[in-house]
Amino acid sequence: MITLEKLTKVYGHGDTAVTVLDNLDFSVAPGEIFAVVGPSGAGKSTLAQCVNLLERPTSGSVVVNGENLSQLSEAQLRAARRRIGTVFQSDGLFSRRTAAENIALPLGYLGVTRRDSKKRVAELLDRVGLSARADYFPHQLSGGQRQRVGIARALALKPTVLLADEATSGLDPESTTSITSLLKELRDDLGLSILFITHEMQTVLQVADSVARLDHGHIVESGRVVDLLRDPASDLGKALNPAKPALEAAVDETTWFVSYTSAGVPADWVTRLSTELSTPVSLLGASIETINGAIVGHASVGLRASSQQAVVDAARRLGLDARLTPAESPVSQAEVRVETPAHDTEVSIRSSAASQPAGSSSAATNAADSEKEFAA
Ligand SMILES: Nc1ncnc2c1ncn2[C@@H]1O[C@H](COP(=O)(O)OP(=O)(O)OP(=O)(O)O)[C@@H](O)[C@H]1O
Repeated sequence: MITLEKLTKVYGHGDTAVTVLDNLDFSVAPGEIFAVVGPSGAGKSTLAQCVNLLERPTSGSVVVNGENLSQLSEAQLRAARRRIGTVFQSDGLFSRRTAAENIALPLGYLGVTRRDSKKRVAELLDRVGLSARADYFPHQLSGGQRQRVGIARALALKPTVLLADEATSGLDPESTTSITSLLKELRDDLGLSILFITHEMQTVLQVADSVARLDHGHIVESGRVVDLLRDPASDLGKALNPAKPALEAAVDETTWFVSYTSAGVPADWVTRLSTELSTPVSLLGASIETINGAIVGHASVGLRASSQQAVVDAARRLGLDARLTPAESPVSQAEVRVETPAHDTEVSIRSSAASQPAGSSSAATNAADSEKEFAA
């Protein structure tokens, strides 16, 4: 469990003082992946440095399993740092050491016997699926494999908290998925609290249970990913799963934006809405996905007639939020008309935008020097 309590970081003094983190409060529970997203300059790196204790907070606390790390002496800090595993953007591996030797490093610093170290390294290599690559040097491994070695090394001292600082940035989508899958396995198997700092929204969607958006040092929005995706008023929800372009409604139709707000939305909600309102419903675009085992989605539909309140009420009864939207630009004029089997009401489907699997963008920046980390 990791808890940040009113964490504040100010650089400089007096007139030149800059508050980079301002009273951050959040917790990452055991078995939870908590993402912090934010644009460049939001304070993500500073947050990571305060959490892994490379920077002292100006005020507030970082509490790991009930221990307030912000109040420790330098010597105690060095020991406490080992209780937080850290994975950086760059794998930070030593090029002249094999995968196994890189993983063994933190054990060596702690004076673990050669025999115990060998056993633990073998376990860790197995854990990250790289037993067959134990003797490979970093340049003989793919980017995703190198990052796996970095994760194994971060786990060497059996931390309960893992800090992943831009751990998938710069990786291709396939490697990103392999790393996010591994992190989810570690969350589930070891009950780790994982703080996942990133600027990649798609990766948050892949990996996180909860997310907070950091902007200018403030947390401007946070919550469970599923709840945010189901909240049509959530900016973070919209940023995580932006609406796909939809078709234009017919001239006599009004375009409505419909969001799933509950897990109980019936699969045939378009037909049901049409029946309830006694009017055809045109499906103009839709994105329905399973995220962390929960169904979330939104759609654009075209409707004729009916009072606005009647549409809102009928949608709500189906577990949906319906609100009027500005017209979307037309994508295609192709139109397929289908008869709904259960009802006489006709449903016109002009388009159904397929949901996209979560992918990844990439960006590269330099990461911290891990030798400095372990040697500290
Ligand atoms: N040592 C420092 N002294 C003064 N200001 C600093 C220092 N380190 C960072 N800052 C400032 O703090 C703000 C946040 O920087 P930080 O690197 O934490 O942002 P970030 O979200 O990680 O950005 P990026 O995604 O571009 O790496 C920036 O305005 C930066 O100029």
